[in-house]
Amino acid sequence: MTLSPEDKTIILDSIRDIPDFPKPGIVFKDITTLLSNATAFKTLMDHLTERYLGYELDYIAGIDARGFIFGSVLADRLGIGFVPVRKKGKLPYTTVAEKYSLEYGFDEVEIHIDAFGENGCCTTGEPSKVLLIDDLMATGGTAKAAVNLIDKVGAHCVEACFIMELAFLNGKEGFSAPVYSVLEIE
Ligand SMILES: O=P(O)(O)OC[C@H]1O[C@H](OP(=O)(O)OP(=O)(O)O)[C@H](O)[C@@H]1O
Ligand SMILES: Nc1ncnc2[nH]cnc12
Repeated sequence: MTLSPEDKTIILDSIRDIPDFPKPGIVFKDITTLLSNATAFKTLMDHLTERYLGYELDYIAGIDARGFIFGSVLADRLGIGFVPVRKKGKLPYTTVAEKYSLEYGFDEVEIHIDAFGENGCCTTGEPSKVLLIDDLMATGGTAKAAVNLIDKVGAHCVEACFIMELAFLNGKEGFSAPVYSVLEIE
């Protein structure tokens, strides 16, 4: 369940820093180098699979765009469905939406109203248990908006999971769901 220091190092070392992207002063955490490193990607996904096997989740919700990658692999490994939390204007059916601000701008996310079952409930009639996943939490604005969407449609966000958290931005403050970050950057 806990990640060994060696495995943590493998994952951390596979992510590169790109200074001044997309704006001056931002140090961008580039996870493309994690994805192209088969050992690091497998180490990460093995860890997340082991952690979430016992949670009896109904769905994984992944945030546009990098949360789709980790979320869909994890959903497949856990044998459950994947729900995309998309940037505004991309989903074709009836949606609910939330506006938010992030480290370098403003945006809006949406989900389909029936993404987690009718009224957000699974076949037993209980609210669907959802794990929210994204690559990175900075200010937490995107993820908080996504948790609000999950609540709005009647489902339950059991935990929000990030590969990396920029802890110095205090994104966890005011978060209504438990947060798990594989790597915390101080
Ligand atoms: O905690 P926050 O301050 O809200 O920032 C975190 C969000 O920012 C990045 O996505 P981005 O909006 O850059 O979109 P992208 O994945 O499409 O590049 C990242 O993947 C998170 O979704
Ligand atoms: N510094 C950063 N690196 C990568 N993605 C981000 N999203 C918000 N801030 C980010």
